[in-house]
Amino acid sequence: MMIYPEQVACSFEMPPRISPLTDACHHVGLKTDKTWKLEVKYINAVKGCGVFAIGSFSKGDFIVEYRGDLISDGEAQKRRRIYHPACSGFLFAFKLRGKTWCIDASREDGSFGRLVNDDHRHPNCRMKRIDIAGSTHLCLFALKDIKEGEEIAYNYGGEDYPWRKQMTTCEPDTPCVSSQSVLMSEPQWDEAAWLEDTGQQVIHVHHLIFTSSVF
Ligand SMILES: C[S@@+](CC[C@H](N)C(=O)[O-])C[C@H]1O[C@@H](n2cnc3c(N)ncnc32)[C@H](O)[C@@H]1O
Repeated sequence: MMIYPEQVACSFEMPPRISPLTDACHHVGLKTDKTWKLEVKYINAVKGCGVFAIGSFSKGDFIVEYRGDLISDGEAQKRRRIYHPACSGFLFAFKLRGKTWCIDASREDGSFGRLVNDDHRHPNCRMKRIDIAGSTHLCLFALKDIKEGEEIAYNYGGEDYPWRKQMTTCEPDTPCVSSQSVLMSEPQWDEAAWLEDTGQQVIHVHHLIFTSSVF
């Protein structure tokens, strides 16, 4: 078969950038993470593990789903009473049409989203709610370009997380000196504040037909 030079050149063309929402729906649907672009690493005794970029991301990119069970506030409170405090840290509460809901990601299912840490000062991601054919999912999207090696982090919201008040001298993979012990509390996501912040954070996808863009 004859291969013409222009055909060869064509095969090296960059594919068009997939829309972040299409990308998110793809991973939500298949329950997959971007294992070729993200890795989980142990950081230190205070933070535990975190998720790091092993490839670069562009502003707006879908990063990872905060995968877990969607439960009512009542069920979340029940679980909070019986869970070990370390597990309560995986209950992510959010408001939806005036009602509180929760994604419970306490089950160690190997997914990456549950291991993303808080950074309220310089987050590189933000959480958005995506409704796909009537089911609600929480996904992280890049707030800025993210370089290889950077820790993925978002603002958990709220103000009183113990680690934010701590004076620590922690460096990755070094022993850590902490001024107080870590208490666990669940992240809160305030829908109203979020809407104020971005003007567009809730994305409805009906039967996988996308009705709005992410940014
Ligand atoms: C959703 S989990 C994140 C994954 C967690 N680092 C782990 O290894 O399991 C939330 C918990 O991580 C810890 N965490 C999150 N962000 C932190 C931060 N900036 N500094 C210290 N600990 C943090 C807190 O213990 C919190 O309850």
